[in-house]
Amino acid sequence: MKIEDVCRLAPVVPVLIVEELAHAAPLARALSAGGLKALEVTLRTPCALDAIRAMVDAAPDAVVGAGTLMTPADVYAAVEAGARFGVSPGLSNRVLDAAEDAGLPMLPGVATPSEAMAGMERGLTHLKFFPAEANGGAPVLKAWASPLAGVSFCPTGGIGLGNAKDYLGLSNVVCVGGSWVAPAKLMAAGDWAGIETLAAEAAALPV
Ligand SMILES: O=C(O)C(=O)C[C@H](O)[C@H](O)COP(=O)(O)O
Repeated sequence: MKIEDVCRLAPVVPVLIVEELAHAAPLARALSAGGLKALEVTLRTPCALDAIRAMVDAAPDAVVGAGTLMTPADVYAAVEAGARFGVSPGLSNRVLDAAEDAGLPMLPGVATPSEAMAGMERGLTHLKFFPAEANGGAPVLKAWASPLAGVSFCPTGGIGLGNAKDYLGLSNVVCVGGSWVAPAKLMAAGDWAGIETLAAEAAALPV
């Protein structure tokens, strides 16, 4: 699967911070049942790699990826855990080289045209715009569409159900990322039905 195929699975890629391994399986099932099929597990918690393994087993129709990839070692560990795509906050050539070596499709983050051009020079056609809202939001991506033609973006950072449409309506946006579909409170409460409802709302957003 190429990164563009991952990005096209649903309008929203949930950004997941899994604190408890026991949450991984029911979380993946709830998000997938709600219609969100590409799941990004950030490598920000001690159980993140095991959470990826558990999600791959629990939700076979989901495509589980790893976020917050900062080093080549992160890339190899993510692949070993079963991740099928990778996401980074920024664009690191060391991380991208490792991902190429490991055959892991990547969605690196950029915040400026220069960074986007560095990605284009590597042949990347899909980039994350991060942190989207803090960097000026949808108007910035709109301004990039013509000069940075040929690149599609997955804006992430500060996006929720209310402003996702501003981005998804743009010609150069393929999907958005966000943590709002899996709030820490609902996870702690084991409210998987509530998370499925949030996922279904997100999955119904017009692309
Ligand atoms: O580290 C990564 O690789 C990431 O993907 C970072 C996430 O994109 C944001 O942390 C999500 O931002 P919020 O939706 O505003 O919570």
